[in-house]
Amino acid sequence: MFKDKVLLITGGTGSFGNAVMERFLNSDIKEIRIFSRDEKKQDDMRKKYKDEKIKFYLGDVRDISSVKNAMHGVDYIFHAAALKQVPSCEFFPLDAVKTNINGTDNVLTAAIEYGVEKVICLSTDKAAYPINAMGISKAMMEKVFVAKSKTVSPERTLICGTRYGNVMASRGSVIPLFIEQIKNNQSLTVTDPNMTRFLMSLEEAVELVVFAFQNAKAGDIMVQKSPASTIGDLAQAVKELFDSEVEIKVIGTRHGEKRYETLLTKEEYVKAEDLPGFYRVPADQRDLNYDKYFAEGDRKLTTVEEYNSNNTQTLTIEEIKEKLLQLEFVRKELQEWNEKFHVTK
Ligand SMILES: O=c1ccn([C@@H]2O[C@H](COP(=O)(O)OP(=O)(O)O[C@H]3O[C@H](CO)[C@@H](O)[C@H](O)[C@H]3O)[C@@H](O)[C@H]2O)c(=O)[nH]1
Repeated sequence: MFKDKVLLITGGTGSFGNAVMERFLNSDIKEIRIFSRDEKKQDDMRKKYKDEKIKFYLGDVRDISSVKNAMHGVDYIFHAAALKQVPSCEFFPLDAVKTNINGTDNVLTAAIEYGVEKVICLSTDKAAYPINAMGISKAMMEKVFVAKSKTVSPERTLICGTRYGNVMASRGSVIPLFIEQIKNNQSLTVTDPNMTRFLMSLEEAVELVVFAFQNAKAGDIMVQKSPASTIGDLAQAVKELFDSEVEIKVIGTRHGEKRYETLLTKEEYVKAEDLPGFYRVPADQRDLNYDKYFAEGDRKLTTVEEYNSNNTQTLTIEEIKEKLLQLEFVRKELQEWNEKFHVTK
């Protein structure tokens, strides 16, 4: 699929970029080009992989000349560069505009100019019915790439996107926090036990981007069907895995948070194509024949409100534990925990 091709990953030093490395580095891909702002992270990555196939480009998506500098000879782009912290975007919304919206436009403008074949833009569930600055900027990013996809022939540059939910155990997220709290014998701080979140692994996020790469048409947003859990059950599952007696303390929701996340709005759900494991949200094309979605599509689609973390498959505590154990991070932490503190077990 990527034989002799050059893949550019913007924001490539993040967890997504690293997961793409694991997946493609040993394939017949010609080059993986990492574009990012942080020279330290690039250096860490250079040392970690020590691979001639990886090339590093310093730059910022806000600065189109730096983007163009990395664009020569590129066949495909995974556009992952973003400001994604909800609180920081809340305090600096214009920075979210500059990176997430204008930055995306810069990447797409350069991609079109350089004749890049495909660009996949990564979005988040927080962009559906957004309430915080991060989600709002990502929703605008989606509008930008959908509109931009119509300005160029898909035979020249095909632009599409993906939307996915919380990445389990990503840096600064709740799973590593709960584990840290258990290690320090502190109570698990649960905001609202009934709050729900989709649970996706990083590998699944990469899988979704690859699926979009293979199947998306211009302007499509691809969504992966994912299970969800309540935060109360998630905390309980982590507790049970680590065989811990710490208390669960309810602390109340944080600034800018939703009780559940939406992967498909009601309006998108009605027109989405239901594929095995995925949904395809087609761009709003005036000449699109919507009839077929109503006549041949699943009737349920028209009755369901939206696709969100409250009405998707809810995992039981046992199922959450199974999913947690699939994560290398959790397995490592658990092993260390058992070795250090539970030697007798
Ligand atoms: O001490 C805590 C912290 C969080 N939560 C809850 O755990 C869930 C997940 O929280 P977290 O892991 O922080 O994820 P989100 O707030 O949903 O969003 C995170 O995940 C997004 C997508 O990966 C990133 O874009 C955001 O920056 C990042 O905050 C939420 O329901 C929180 O209310 C708790 O119960 N206790």
